[in-house]
Amino acid sequence: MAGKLVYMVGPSGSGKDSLLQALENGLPDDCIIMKRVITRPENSPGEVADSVSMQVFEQIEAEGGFSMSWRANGLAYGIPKDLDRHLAEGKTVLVNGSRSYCTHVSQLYPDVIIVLVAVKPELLRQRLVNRGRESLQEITLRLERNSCFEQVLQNKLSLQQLSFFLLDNSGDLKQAVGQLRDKLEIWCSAGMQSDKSPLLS
Ligand SMILES: Nc1ncnc2c1ncn2[C@@H]1O[C@H](COP(=O)(O)OP(=O)(O)O)[C@@H](O)[C@H]1O
Ligand SMILES: O=P(O)(O)OC[C@H]1O[C@H](OP(=O)(O)OP(=O)(O)O)[C@H](O)[C@@H]1O
Repeated sequence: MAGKLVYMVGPSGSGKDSLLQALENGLPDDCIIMKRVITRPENSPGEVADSVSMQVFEQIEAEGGFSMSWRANGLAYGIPKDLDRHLAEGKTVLVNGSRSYCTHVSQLYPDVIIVLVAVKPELLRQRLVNRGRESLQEITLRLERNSCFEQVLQNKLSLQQLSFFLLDNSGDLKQAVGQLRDKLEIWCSAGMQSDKSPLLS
């Protein structure tokens, strides 16, 4: 039985990586989180990713080493080809993704479940400042990028009849983690039946 791709998207700073890190302890059986390949400097605080130079990234990409890759925030992000092996083995695989890539992912993986992580706009800047990884200029660029996606994305996903689960992470992280874990348990045990209606939280 084919596995299930759970593609988590949302503004930089909305908490995707924090949610995934919190989920790591106690993931349901046969559920894994893909480690990303990013051209972000080694030892950047936060997400544990494989850091590579742009030259190496483009070489891996050219050799077909990624199941998916995209550019954003002046960085390149790649999901290793191992994703497809895990799915073929029937695993549920969580990926920290990009809103700009959702449509493409749904064409590659029609049964994908998209988790749209939301956070109140007034909180986003403070979250990014508190993270302390990006410069104020980089934070401004991320916030401007986000303003292009707000609302449009949900309408687009609904129009395309894509399953998506809206997860509000404006409150306590533990609460959002609990909601996501509950959903994961359902997705992992429900025979991977994808529900084509938007799964609003
Ligand atoms: N529910 C939350 N409440 C308060 N701070 C949060 C919450 N979720 C995440 N954070 C913090 O916000 C910042 C951005 O989170 P991060 O997981 O890096 O977001 P993303 O991966 O979406 O860019 C981090 O400093 C993180 O510790
Ligand atoms: O296309 P968007 O939906 O705007 O997302 C832009 C990028 O930000 C997300 O990563 P992450 O949140 O880790 O970015 P960061 O470098 O700001 O942490 C996501 O994985 C994309 O690579």
